Amino acid sequence: MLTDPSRKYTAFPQVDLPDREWPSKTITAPPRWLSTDLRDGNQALIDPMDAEKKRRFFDMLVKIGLKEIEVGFPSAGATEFDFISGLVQSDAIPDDVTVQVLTQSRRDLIEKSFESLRGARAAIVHLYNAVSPAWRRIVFQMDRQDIKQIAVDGAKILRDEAAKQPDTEWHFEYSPETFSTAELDFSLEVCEAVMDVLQPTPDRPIILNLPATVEAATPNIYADQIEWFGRNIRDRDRVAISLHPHNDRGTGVAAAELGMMAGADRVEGCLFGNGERTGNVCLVTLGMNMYTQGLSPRLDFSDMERIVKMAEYCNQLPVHPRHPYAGELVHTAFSGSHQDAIKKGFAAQAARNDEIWDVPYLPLDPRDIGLDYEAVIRVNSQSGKGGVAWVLEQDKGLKLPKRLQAHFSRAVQELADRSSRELNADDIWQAFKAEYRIGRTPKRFRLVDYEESRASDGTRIFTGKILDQGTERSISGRGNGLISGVVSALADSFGVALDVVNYSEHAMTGGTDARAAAYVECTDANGETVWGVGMDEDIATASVRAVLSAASAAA
Ligand SMILES: CC(=O)SCCNC(=O)CCNC(=O)[C@H](O)C(C)(C)COP(=O)(O)OP(=O)(O)OC[C@H]1O[C@@H](n2cnc3c(N)ncnc32)[C@H](O)[C@@H]1OP(=O)(O)O
Ligand SMILES: CC(C)C(=O)C(=O)O
Repeated sequence: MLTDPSRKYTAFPQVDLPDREWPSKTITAPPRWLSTDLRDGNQALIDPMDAEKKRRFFDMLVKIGLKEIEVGFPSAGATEFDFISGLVQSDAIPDDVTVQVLTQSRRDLIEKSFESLRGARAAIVHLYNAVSPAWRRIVFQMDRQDIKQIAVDGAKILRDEAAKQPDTEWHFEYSPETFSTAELDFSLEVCEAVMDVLQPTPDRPIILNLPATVEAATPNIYADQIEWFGRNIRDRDRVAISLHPHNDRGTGVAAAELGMMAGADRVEGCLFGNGERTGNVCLVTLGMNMYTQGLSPRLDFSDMERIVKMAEYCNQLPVHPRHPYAGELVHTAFSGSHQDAIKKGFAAQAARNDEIWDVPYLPLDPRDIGLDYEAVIRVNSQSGKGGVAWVLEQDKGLKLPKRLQAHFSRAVQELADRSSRELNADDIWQAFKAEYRIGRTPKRFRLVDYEESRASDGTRIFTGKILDQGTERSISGRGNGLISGVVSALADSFGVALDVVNYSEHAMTGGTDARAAAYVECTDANGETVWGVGMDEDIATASVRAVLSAASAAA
């Protein structure tokens, strides 16, 4: 790279708009959305979609709720033409959906485009030509007047072709391609010349689509350009201003949002930001950004996983795991402090028991887009106790006391460091069972049977049978409760000294055959902390098991 890039690249000039209003505006309604997945998205693919893929994509867009869909570039070839005319002929377009096609400003291409739409109830024909200085100079070698003439000539053909098919409700869109790098007054002049030909009305406005064909500046400059255009275009009530941001600087979404604040009525983009080079603006991100501000985008992404899979299949391109809202990893925390905050957020949510979403680090409730909470927390060597506890709670219904969480997380940390990989829910469960001697046959103190009764002085008497290294033994003890009874029986029969420091229990709601879990924190004869965990059908048996589990560790 150059040490002084200013010799090669020039900063984009500001727009002279000192009284700009867009910075104080907010987005209060969704725009008219247009998906150009089947056109701008498709033309950028390594393998453009065949008819089967295009049809699947089209049906998905309809299901999501897109009402305007650019279905292709009919004059590009037989695949495009046949798909578009097939769609029209087969009545596959719902009454509330309007298809759009793109054409260069050349007679034969425009005629072909109209031909592909023969029989359509309604359609938008989209005409474009590039207007900015570099394209005028390099691509067309024409001056301003000639470039305007290309647009005007194309508009006339549009008008005349539409008149030949009066049964279709025709709408027109004109794009001064490369708008964002063109002189504003020239784009305006060309657009108004096109309006002179097409004579839009308030009932049937023309769509003037203002593309950032190549994103070349910070998004505030695009917003200035849009506000300037909206203020200066004549007959504003006969115009729908449309945005078409690309993402070369990585700010396509910001540009679209600021452009909407600047007065645009409509946005063109693709799902997951597919499209030329770095892509078109992502409709999923834009829609979900509105949604998480409490504004319905009128697009339905409730089944995000299916939408991702279908887009990946049709585009033959992966959706990035970190893609906003949709990526595989974006609702997941691996790191301890994030996991801790999320876990607390869910607990606070449950305690409040209202509908407000307020969970740290999670801007969206994953359930709203059809995901469950399983993947919200995943465990690796960066994780902490909260994350491990969350996985056990979600997967097995265990609610570990906080001090046990800390105890167990050390074991998990060691395992994660040793294995150098993510630990799944089963890895964690196996580690938990091993650490607290659950389910496997311990050499000592496996419970076979027990009974509890009360002595005349009110103390409780515990009698039971346990397996001790394969031999069945009867034990009994007295205490104020079941746990002290078991501890005293163990002390009397085996001399296992345990001091119970903390005990807790809860009913389980999922994951295992057990219906109750008990946790006991003890100190042994050496003053070391030992934990016991018991799980069983009823809480009393679970507590006995918890004490025996601790005794097994202490013996
Ligand atoms: C920003 C965008 O995304 S615009 C959409 C781009 N999409 C596509 O190009 C996909 C479909 N395209 C195609 O199938 C073909 O390019 C076609 C059928 C449109 C045209 O094919 P060809 O006739 O072979 O021309 P080619 O692809 O080389 O295009 C370049 C020619 O079009 C001219 N041209 C470019 N844009 C326009 C326009 N909007 N109006 C009129 N002429 C134009 C160029 O000046 C050039 O002309 P020249 O050959 O006289 O120098
Ligand atoms: C044809 C126009 C709208 C286009 O795709 C672009 O400028 O990116």
